[in-house]
Amino acid sequence: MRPTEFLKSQCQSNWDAATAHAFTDALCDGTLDLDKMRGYLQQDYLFVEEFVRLLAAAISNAPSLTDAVPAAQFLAVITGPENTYFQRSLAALDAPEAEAAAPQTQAFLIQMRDARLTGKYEEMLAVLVVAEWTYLSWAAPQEKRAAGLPFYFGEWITLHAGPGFEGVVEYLRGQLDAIWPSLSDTAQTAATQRFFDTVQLERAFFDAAWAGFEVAR
Ligand SMILES: Cc1ncc(CN)c(N)n1
Repeated sequence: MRPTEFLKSQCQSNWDAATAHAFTDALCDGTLDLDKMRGYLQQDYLFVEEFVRLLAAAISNAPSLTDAVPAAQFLAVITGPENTYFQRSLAALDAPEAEAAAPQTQAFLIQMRDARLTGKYEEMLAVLVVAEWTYLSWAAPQEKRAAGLPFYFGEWITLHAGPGFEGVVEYLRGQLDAIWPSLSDTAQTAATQRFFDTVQLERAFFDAAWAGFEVAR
């Protein structure tokens, strides 16, 4: 079994909770309360800033140019179409950017910053794999529904589905799978903990979004 598949299997209940969530079900149905979407977008846009730093750190720690290029191309998607998605969606929903991070956002920001500051490629990858693979898991089965939805719902699905995004997740998993056998026990334990904690953070973020983040006006 691939190391990333094994890691997922060891936190299956949190994984399932994060990837079959009432929040994303309602988003894909087009029935999600717009204030819940406003709060989610405001908090997730705060998430993106630290995510960009983490991905940039992974690029700089990749073992070769060949290993770095797919992440660099993904960074261009995050800072291009995904960034403008947030700006266009917040404008369409008449919501400003948030200034304050909710506790669940703050916990995620700390996780990403800590993984980056370890300087350990495997710990960065553990966070990145979870962040992108969980999103692929809920979005891919819903891809066909996106076209019939307002863009702020539909584009959030298509940004996380389709061959391009599947390739991103396969690449990130492949990077972690490839280095896993060469890691010391200590390094594997630390990366495993990052993986498990990040799944928990994804679940908590959707739980908070479903309960409703406070909306900045
Ligand atoms: C919290 C969170 N996790 C993951 C993703 C997917 N990029 C996201 N936008 N936000």
